[in-house]
Amino acid sequence: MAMEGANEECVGPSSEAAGKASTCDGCPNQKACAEGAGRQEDPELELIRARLQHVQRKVLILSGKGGVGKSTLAAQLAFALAARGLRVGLLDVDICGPSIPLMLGLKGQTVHQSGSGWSPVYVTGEGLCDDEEDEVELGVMSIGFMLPNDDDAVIWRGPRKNGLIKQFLTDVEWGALDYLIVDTPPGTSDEHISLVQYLAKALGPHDGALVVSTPQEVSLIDVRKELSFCAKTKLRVLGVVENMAEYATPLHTLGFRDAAGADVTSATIEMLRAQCPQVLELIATADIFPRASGGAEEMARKFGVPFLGRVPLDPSITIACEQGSSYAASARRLGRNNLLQPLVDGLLASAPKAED
Ligand SMILES: Nc1ncnc2c1ncn2[C@@H]1O[C@H](COP(=O)(O)OP(=O)(O)OP(=O)(O)O)[C@@H](O)[C@H]1O
Repeated sequence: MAMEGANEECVGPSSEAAGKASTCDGCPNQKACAEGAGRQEDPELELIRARLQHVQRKVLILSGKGGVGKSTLAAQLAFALAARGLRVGLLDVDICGPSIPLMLGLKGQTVHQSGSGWSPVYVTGEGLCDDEEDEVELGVMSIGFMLPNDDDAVIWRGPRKNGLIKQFLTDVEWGALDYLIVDTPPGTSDEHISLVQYLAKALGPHDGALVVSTPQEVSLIDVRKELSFCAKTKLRVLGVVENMAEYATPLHTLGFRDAAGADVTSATIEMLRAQCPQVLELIATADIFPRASGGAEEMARKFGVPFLGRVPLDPSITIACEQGSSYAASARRLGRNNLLQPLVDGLLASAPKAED
């Protein structure tokens, strides 16, 4: 119910978004609502705490900016952690743009409901674990599993989206997990405020946010806002990662054109193969996005939060995501350097298991 004298689209003083929603801007009651005056604790927060009590670590993947690789890193981190024999859950709360089912190779799967809640959809397959004999324990939940058609648009207003996010937290039967990775939509919207408030009682001291940026200023501007959001909502920042830090690919995979624009790829590759074959195996790199003002590392330093490292823009990561497969497993099979390893190591170090 709206407060007296409140703005027209008042979310109500008992709402989790009270005083913080965009519609609260300029309202005379904004301060009181933001401080929680008149708000009673949502009894479902206790339910969420109970549901997630056997989840050792909760990691929210955040970025103020869209398209910087949140879902990519969420998906590939989930694969990589599960490959180590850890029990992993991946929750996609990007209600309007759920890409996690595709990136996990689970497109077309549906969620099963039992008396005690929704069962996640599980990733299965051979060769996903570092120890080839083992099987991965990786459960996934996304609205994408509930849409009858992939092309259907979810055009929901905030309260309905918040309702589903809450239901994902109260109703999904994750069981005991080492890590729950939560992929979020871009920005610092009502959904983010709700998510953090719903998790308020469930977050432990090692839980928090992994904040993703690309190097250029247009991304850093929005990511600084995300870091301010974390500070305001008292969400611990586990670390910042700079994604698409540079373009990196073996030289032999590049295409070549002459000055007139004609494709001379095969002729160039043949010439190199004949004259200097080892050159073809070199990794060609390029700074596609200019690193403005020191990039994400400098931004992390200024905010006093850990910098977990850089992940290059690498076609093999894109391909793994398009195919719904594990990049780390394919790098291992091909004997290639795993470009995500520093990030995985940094995350494990920032959020050690309880008994460590
Ligand atoms: N390091 C990388 N190397 C290669 N491709 C990448 C990398 N990171 C992301 N991509 C590609 O960039 C595209 C956008 O990534 P992704 O969907 O993960 O971004 P997002 O931040 O989750 O987007 P949104 O904000 O829309 O949810 C995808 O096609 C993904 O495969």
